[in-house]
Amino acid sequence: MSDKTITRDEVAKNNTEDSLWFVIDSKVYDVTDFVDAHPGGEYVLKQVAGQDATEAFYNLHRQEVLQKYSNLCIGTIEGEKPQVREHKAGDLSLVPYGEPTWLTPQFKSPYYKESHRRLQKAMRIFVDEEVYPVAQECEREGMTIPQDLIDKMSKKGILHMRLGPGKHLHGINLMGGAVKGEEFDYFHDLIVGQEMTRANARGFQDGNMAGMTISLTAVLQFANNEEWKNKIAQEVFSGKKKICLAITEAFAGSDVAGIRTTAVKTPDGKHYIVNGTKKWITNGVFCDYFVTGVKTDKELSVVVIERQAGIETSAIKTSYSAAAGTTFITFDNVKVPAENLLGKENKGIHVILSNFNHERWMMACAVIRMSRLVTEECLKWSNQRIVFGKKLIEQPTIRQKLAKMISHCEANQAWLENVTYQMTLMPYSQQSTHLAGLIGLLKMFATRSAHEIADESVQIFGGRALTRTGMGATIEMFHRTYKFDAILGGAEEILGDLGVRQALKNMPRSML
Ligand code: HEM
Repeated sequence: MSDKTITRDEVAKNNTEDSLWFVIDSKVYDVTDFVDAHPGGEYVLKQVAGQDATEAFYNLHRQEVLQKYSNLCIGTIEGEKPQVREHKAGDLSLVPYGEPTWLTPQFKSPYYKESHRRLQKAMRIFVDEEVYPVAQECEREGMTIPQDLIDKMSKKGILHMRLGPGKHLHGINLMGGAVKGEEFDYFHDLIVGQEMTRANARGFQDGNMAGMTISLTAVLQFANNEEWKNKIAQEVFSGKKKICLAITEAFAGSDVAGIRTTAVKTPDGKHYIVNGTKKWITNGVFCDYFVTGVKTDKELSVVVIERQAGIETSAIKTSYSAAAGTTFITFDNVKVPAENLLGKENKGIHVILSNFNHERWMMACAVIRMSRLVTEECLKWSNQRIVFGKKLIEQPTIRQKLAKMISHCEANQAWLENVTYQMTLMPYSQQSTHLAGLIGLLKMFATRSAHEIADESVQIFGGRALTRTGMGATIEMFHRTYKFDAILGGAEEILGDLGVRQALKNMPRSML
């Protein structure tokens, strides 16, 4: 962008096809060579030639468009200062309710310490600079995550942090020292999850190592051989190898006990022979290891299967981007060393269940943050869109919708932080007893809220919420993809039921 100053009279003279200028927010744009390429057509630009087009522009575009086409800006109007703030990497949103209260200067929180704030800042910059552009491209093109980004995340300790607190973080340099691995708690974990969600690409969000977060934990907790465990952990944390969780099948989704993939021991007891199929496996297309649920005898077991002949992976088309790497897997007489068993034979249900709480809690973190992003988009749009001669926000019915959306966001974040606080005080074993039901209810409610927020946001954006590009792109994506959160990791109905059943288990007899 040029720092030249220009008068409004000078702009007014450039009002023809041969030289077409206009003003947006006190900045002068020369679009003479851009008119042919303008996605909104030539005519509309000619209509504002030589004039101030600020209102017309913000009625139809987001600020990012100007940042992308900043080369068209040739100067600033003499004596004027642009009002609209350009987003810089790491910036907090100034839109009311655009950030949770702990990131809003006038509010305080008992939960977050200095190390949480340092981590949030470092993560925001990293996501803005490194993750967002890649996420947008992968989401659009249906490409799986590039190795370069995995390597960068590995160096910053992000792959390690995605697994939550634990020994695997000890001695690891996290985001250039923003937090020590030993002090990393569930609030740091929450921050990583919520900041990563801001890359604003739902398919990519799962494509970005979601498979690792729900499967490597099982290896770390249940491997029967320390050396083998460390080898896999090292390969995955360094980004060299990828791992995913392969439980669900055409025969069994939330009902994990119903799986039909079999693992039969060879007569010498040294191997399992695995046969069967898996469906909806996130990241499966690009993984080297599959943490797989199998039937041994009559019960469930979990084995780690390395990619080899006899394994075929093919992409499944879903309603979110192929960037997620959703996969159908076939195991055809695959030979797996018996020591690749996790935990005990026929006790795989413990391995699977032990992971569920963290997975569901992480999904709640993400969908709650995404709901806020959608609400922020609606607040911005209502404030800039002019219809029937006034701003959308001046319509009481729009304000009612926004009130509902904001309330859902704030209620969910407050509940999430309360649950997170309990998690920081309980060892993992106690979490299963006391928090599994509560986390189930939290995730269920967060996705019920997402349903309401998606619905209202589409009504606010109108036709733009139905197109994948332009102003309503975020709304279109959220409305198309929030159901992934309502189904994956346990459907709403299953989680609601779990919450009530667990509560009733603890109902004292004296309360009859
Ligand atoms: C430097 C100035 C401008 C640039 C770089 C620009 C760029 C764009 C881009 C990239 C789009 C595609 C949709 C999106 O990504 O938001 C678009 C759409 C559009 N633009 Fe522009 N534009 C500019 C100025 C204007 C002005 C001044 C007007 C009207 C007076 C205008 C009218 C439109 C219309 C009507 C659409 C279609 C929007 C829709 O259907 O929602 N543009 N423009």
